[in-house]
Amino acid sequence: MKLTVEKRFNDRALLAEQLATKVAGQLQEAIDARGKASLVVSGGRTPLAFFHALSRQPITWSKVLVTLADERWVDVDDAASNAALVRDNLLQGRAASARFVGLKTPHATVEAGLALATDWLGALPKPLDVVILGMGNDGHTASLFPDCPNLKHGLETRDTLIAAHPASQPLARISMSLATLLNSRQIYLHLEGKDKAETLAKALADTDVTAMPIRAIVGQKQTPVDVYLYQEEA
Ligand SMILES: O=C1O[C@H](COP(=O)(O)O)[C@@H](O)[C@H](O)[C@H]1O
Repeated sequence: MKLTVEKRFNDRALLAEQLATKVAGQLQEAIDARGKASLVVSGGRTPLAFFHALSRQPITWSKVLVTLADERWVDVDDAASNAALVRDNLLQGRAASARFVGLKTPHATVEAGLALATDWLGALPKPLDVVILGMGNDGHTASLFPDCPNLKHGLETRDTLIAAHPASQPLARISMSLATLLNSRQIYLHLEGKDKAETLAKALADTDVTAMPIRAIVGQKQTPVDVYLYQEEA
């Protein structure tokens, strides 16, 4: 198991600052060593304070390529767009000079857009330098949902991206495959709340990845995974 660090916080702002400092240090190291850095972030409510803290970090942002672990198949100005979330909360201040590579193409369907989005991701240095993942209480991560009809494909393919149509979700999604997420130097799993802490404990207690796809991240040996968990004191 590569779950290397589990850091628990009862202060959301402190978690955001510490995670931002760690990630910024790794991005700058990558820039110093290889001239550019790649950062993969997730959507949802959890990363907001972290995005704000990261955007204030004094690194060479013009050398950072930022992309998404997953995206809903909506226009970039839609309230459900992860690109909009990142644009409005991360690519601000110092981080405004980072280059953003989105996953939503102009195509009508995810399937039709996969090839172009995959081409776009070709611009990112690999292995990816830093990947920040969230998790749902159903055990999904990125858009690898337990109720995706093609989940097995997402877990096994060498393709960069997959189309995801989770039965539980109203919108089609595009997601990095497991192979893409694991082709990285460092993964952070960023979680908030008692429910997520319980879901993580359940994930760590068994190995069936189709029941809880997050197990394919926390149970693997290829890439280090550090968990940052914020939970209010009882
Ligand atoms: O649907 C999604 O949810 C997870 C977690 O979201 P949160 O609101 O509980 O933080 C997120 O990591 C993923 O990117 C997103 O597609």
